[in-house]
Amino acid sequence: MNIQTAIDSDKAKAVGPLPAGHPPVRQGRIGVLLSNLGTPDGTDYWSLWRYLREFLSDPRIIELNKAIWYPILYGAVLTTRPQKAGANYAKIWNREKDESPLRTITRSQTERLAAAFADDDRVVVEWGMRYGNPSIEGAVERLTAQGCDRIVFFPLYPQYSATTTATANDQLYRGLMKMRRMPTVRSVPPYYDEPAYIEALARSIETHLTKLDFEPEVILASYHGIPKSYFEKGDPYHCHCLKTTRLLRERLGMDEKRLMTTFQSLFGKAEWIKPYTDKTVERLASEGVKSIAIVNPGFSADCIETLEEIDGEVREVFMRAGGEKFAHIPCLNDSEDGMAMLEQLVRRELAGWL
Ligand SMILES: C=CC1=C(C)c2cc3[nH]c(cc4nc(cc5[nH]c(cc1n2)c(C)c5CCC(=O)O)C(CCC(=O)O)=C4C)c(C)c3C=C
Ligand SMILES: [Fe+2]
Ligand SMILES: [Fe+2]
Repeated sequence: MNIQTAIDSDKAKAVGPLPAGHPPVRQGRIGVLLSNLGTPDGTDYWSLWRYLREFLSDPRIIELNKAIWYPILYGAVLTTRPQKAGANYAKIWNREKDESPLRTITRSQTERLAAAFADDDRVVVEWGMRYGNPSIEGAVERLTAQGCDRIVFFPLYPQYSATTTATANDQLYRGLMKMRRMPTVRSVPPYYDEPAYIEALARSIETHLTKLDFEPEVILASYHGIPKSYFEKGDPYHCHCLKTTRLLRERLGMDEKRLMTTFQSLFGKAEWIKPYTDKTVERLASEGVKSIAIVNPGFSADCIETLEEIDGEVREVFMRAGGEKFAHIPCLNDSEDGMAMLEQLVRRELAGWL
């Protein structure tokens, strides 16, 4: 006789053995699914081609009509950018693990969050990327196989944008569409003004500033940009970024001249939200500012945009324009304060489920 026992952590006895022929029952646990943007599998041309194709085919990222965009994507973009981007990824690649820093850090955040819930076997923590590997769909499969019928989905973007938060949620539901027994889902809201987030950022800035051998005249809070037209159509991202910086200023006792907001990582020829980070550091240097620090509050993990673009390209722009001292303040990553903040937000979202 084929008797199967349900995986039902705290209700296992109530469910009991299943009758012959009954399909397996897996329920009663809760998954926490961390999600970030995603990253290529390698630095070679085809790894970058696959990653960029998936990323830049997302209509939340590029809103152009496909008939116009695809010839540009498959023509100009995918013939040149994989090589250039691959060379940039190679500069920051984690050679020990043979993966990008974004992947290493997101995995570590997952492991550390899992450790925080280690004493509660109802909670399972997983991670999945919007583009590339490991996928969100695969993460959901692993969670449901372990008996999760509820999922707290956590897009790791403090500031909401349709280009990040929304498309991560789209991808989650795209996977759920294929499931007969779909788990119940809660999605963690953007946390750009959460006191725990502001406090973690402020303490990280303070700690890193005390380690420097200089006091930066200006600190830039540099966020990833979005096209200006997305902002004009109602994406609240710009407002979320400005509020994060304002709260940081209030907490750190800095004025608008000492802590400024800028936007980086432009893509394409259209206008993006301003002021641009590279143009700002160039201007500051030309005005006689000799020392700056840059922090990236919009990135929950260091990645190509913070390590290569800010600590590499933007540092060089500043130095070439006459700057003398430059510091990059790391993202919260898997730091104590950063993890305590993520855990606090997850525990809040678990209310009523645990
Ligand atoms: C139109 C293009 C893009 C928009 C809009 C965009 C928004 C956006 N992106 C992030 C966070 C990250 N972006 C990263 C890399 C990256 N971004 C784009 C383009 C757009 N991003 C590209 C083409 C790339 C790949 C690298 C390159 O070729 O330059 C990353 C890092 C990934 C990594 O592997 O390290 C992050 C993180 C946010 C927060 C955002 C809008 C708010
Ligand atoms: Fe990006
Ligand atoms: Fe970039």
